[in-house]
Amino acid sequence: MSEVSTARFEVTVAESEAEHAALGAEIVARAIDAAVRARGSARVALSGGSTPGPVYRKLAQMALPLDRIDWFWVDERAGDPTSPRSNFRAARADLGLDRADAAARVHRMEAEDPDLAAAAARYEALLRRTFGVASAVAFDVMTLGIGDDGHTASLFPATGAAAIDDRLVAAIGAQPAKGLEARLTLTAPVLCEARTVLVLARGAAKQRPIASAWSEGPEDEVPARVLLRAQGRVVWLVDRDAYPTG
Ligand SMILES: O=C(O)[C@H](O)[C@@H](O)[C@H](O)[C@H](O)COP(=O)(O)O
Repeated sequence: MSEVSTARFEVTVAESEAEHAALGAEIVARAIDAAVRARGSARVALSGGSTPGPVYRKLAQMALPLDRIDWFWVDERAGDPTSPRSNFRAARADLGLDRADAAARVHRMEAEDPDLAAAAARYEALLRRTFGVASAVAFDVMTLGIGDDGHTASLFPATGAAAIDDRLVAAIGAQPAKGLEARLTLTAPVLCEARTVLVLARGAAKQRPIASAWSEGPEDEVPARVLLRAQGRVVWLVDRDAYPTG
């Protein structure tokens, strides 16, 4: 493992998938522990996709204070929570939160609602109730990924989604040309408010989008650039193949 830091984010390079999972789980667990010590509880926002799975499965093996953690989702694909495409289903299983004995407080996005805007509004209301109406919605730790097209969460390029700043949760229309179903997503203000953001990426296909995300430019072109203005700690946990060498 090797690490570099810039003024705005840290980069940790894992040498293997196992090390990537272990380091990712360690960062999340430490953020949870710090939150529980400081505020008595931890609020975690989870991304979907394929990369976080090993990190979540590693976390499931750790002694977490489950009765002090509220689990939320960064985004969700439109459809039933039992669908194989569901971020809720995947993360809940990988984290072992579906076990009856897991005193888990999970708060899924209701993306099965045909009225996604209404579902977005309900999730936003839940966030405001949880964090307090007058307070910022500052997750203690948030996992994100980055798409080959530079999206993060469900803020996709050339959709204007990265610029949404009047809501905490947005409904994103389907993009049939990209084979993307409609989605619910936290918006950039929430991503940028988190105390710790852990961006998980592995594989050579991520090199170019990561290099773009680390450079100034239009956020609508590379929505992961919103993290350049994040308020909290941002850690990019990548493997050697994903690390931009150019
Ligand atoms: O719902 C989703 O798919 C995720 O929230 C999405 O933003 C993901 O993080 C990226 O697409 C990267 O996905 P991979 O980890 O599979 O590369």
